[in-house]
Amino acid sequence: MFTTEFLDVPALRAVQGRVRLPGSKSISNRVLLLAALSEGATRVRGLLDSDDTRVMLQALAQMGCGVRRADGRADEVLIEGLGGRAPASPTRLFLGNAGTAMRPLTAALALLGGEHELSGVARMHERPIGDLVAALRRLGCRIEELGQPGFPPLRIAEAAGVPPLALDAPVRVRGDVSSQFLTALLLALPLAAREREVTVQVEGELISRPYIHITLALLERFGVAVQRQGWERFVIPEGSRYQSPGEVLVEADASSASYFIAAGALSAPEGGEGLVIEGLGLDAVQGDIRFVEAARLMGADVQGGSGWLRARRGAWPLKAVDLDCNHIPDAAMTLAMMALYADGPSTLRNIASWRVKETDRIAAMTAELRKLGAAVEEGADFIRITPPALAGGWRAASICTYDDHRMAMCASLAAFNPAALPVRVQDPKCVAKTFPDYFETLFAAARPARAVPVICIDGPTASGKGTLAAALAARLGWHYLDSGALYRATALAARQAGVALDDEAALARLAAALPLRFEAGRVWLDGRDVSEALRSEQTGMDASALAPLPAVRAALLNLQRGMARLPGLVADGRDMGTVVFADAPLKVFLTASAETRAERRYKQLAAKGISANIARLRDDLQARDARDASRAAAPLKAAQDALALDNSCLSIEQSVQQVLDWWQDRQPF
Ligand SMILES: Nc1ncnc2c1ncn2[C@@H]1O[C@H](COP(=O)(O)OP(=O)(O)OP(=O)(O)O)[C@@H](O)[C@H]1O
Ligand SMILES: Nc1ccn([C@@H]2O[C@H](COP(=O)(O)O)[C@@H](O)[C@H]2O)c(=O)n1
Repeated sequence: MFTTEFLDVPALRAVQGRVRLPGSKSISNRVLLLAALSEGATRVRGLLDSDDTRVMLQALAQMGCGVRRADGRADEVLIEGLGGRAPASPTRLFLGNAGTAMRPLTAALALLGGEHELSGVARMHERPIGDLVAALRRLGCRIEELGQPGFPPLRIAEAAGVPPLALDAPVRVRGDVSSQFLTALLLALPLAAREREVTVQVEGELISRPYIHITLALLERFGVAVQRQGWERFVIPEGSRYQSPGEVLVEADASSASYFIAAGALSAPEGGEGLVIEGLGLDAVQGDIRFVEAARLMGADVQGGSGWLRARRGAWPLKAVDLDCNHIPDAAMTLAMMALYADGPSTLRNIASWRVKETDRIAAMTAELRKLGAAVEEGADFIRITPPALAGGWRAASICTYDDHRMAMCASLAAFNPAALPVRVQDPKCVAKTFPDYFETLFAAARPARAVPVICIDGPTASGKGTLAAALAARLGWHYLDSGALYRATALAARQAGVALDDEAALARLAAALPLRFEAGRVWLDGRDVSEALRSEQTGMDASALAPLPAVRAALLNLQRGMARLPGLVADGRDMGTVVFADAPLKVFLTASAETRAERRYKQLAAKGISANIARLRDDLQARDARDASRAAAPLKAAQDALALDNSCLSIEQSVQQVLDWWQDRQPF
């Protein structure tokens, strides 16, 4: 996951290949709660591993359910249900911003009894729950609102047990604000239906019906067959009891799939076979699968079967639409992004629920699409988007994401713009709510519209290149190439194989097939951790001895260039800016006085417990610099267009900030 302050998504041209998506959030949290309320143990596979499921799992564990993660698998968990036992009490449950945890847990705990406090992040305390609380109070449950009336945090105060419930009349609940209130009651009320039938009556027009469809399908899986009478009445039969089905496989998230369906539709035709999405198909139980119909209306070519979808460009430009999106409230945000590429204004209607989601999504989408160059009109329950006029109408924008995962994922779709402008996504880690690896998954499938951006840091030995480059990569969320490590690894491999450091042909063969792996800050050569051996002074000298050989350099060239992957690369070495990435948009030649460098290296060695002589170190590094600078092939020198940075008197942070400033100066936002 990208935990950087912002993520610059380079302009994208196409998506290709296959992607596997994480499990559905709606199914994951429903299944976890059902498993917790059941008799017996349930193995949940394909579980979404995200903020929202983590808070649910934590809450279930606090309630006294058995929660066991499968070894080494974030997407599999074993839940030992309460099966009629009272939950642990008192509890204080923190539910983040997970509506799919807050609403159903409120109803379930009110019917299970005990003392429980349910709270979340600030935005959760602005998301309505009053209609559900009112329905539970009419039943006889004791719930207090601890902050604003109608909103969390809440306290369930039933230390003496659940009071007698008023079940003679139907349980009434509003259906026109959030379908999660009805879902919460449908999940909880079977606990009260052992000895009598329970009826739920919906007041107002029920929105987001597909989510109720999921709820009913899963209730049935856990042994409770609710009779649906239209979308107004739901009857839970007498004798209902949750029973674990043993194992449940969660299908991939249909709302998450919408971004990849859209990306396929926006992809340049060279995408060929298009993008295959694994883990859900046209037969998916989730309502957002109907996004496929909407995307097809806009001209996307979407095929599918059981467990797979394939998306590619169909009509181009896309066709403008005027659509009622009540049945796909989450995925409809993706349509708003597709509207930027349509042949006229598109209107998305009946989306009032956007206003009470993670943020006011109508207001947020309006503000951010305008930044991109679209004309946007918003109403209480609609949004109308007129796309930017031709490529010249697009603007490079820094998109605010409002701690809303869908705003962040949507923003990435602006990167397919015809002007080939990059898009800055603020706070990309908010995707953790449903799809922590969203950007990684997108980048693995995407082809950039232009060369992947590279920042080159070249300079003499111990000038701080590696330190600076690694820090820059961490701040930008980019990949990092320590090119010196490749020369050092070749030298190590040569020593191990008994190859002389002047045997150019044999060294080139070694370099071309280096069994090298960089993982979690360690370097592995042929399965052996060589991180320490690689950094020794002797290995550095050996590397410098073989580095002048043209065949060795040629053998390492493609390996280095192949490291330039989305979203960007920071590369350090001697010839990054002059040879390997000669077209890089930012090159820095980093220097420091020989005395400073020797002193830094001395401290570096001392920290590792290695004694050294500072004067000898200075002589050695000067000798190495002289050899690196005087060789014929790719000598150590500043590229013509490199910016010089002498960091003798700068701290590491000052150097990093200077280069970030230079990089920012080159950005269009
Ligand atoms: N601006 C700085 N101020 C103080 N110390 C620094 C600065 N930059 C780097 N250092 C320190 O100098 C030492 C050498 O830095 P580093 O290993 O990054 O250099 P390098 O140029 O990559 O070396 P090599 O050429 O051997 O790969 C490290 O201990 C690092 O923490
Ligand atoms: N792009 C590069 C990087 C390194 N070298 C040679 O490898 C030696 C070790 O490099 P370090 O950065 O890890 O110290 C270095 O002295 C160079 O001879 C190179 O040629 N090109």
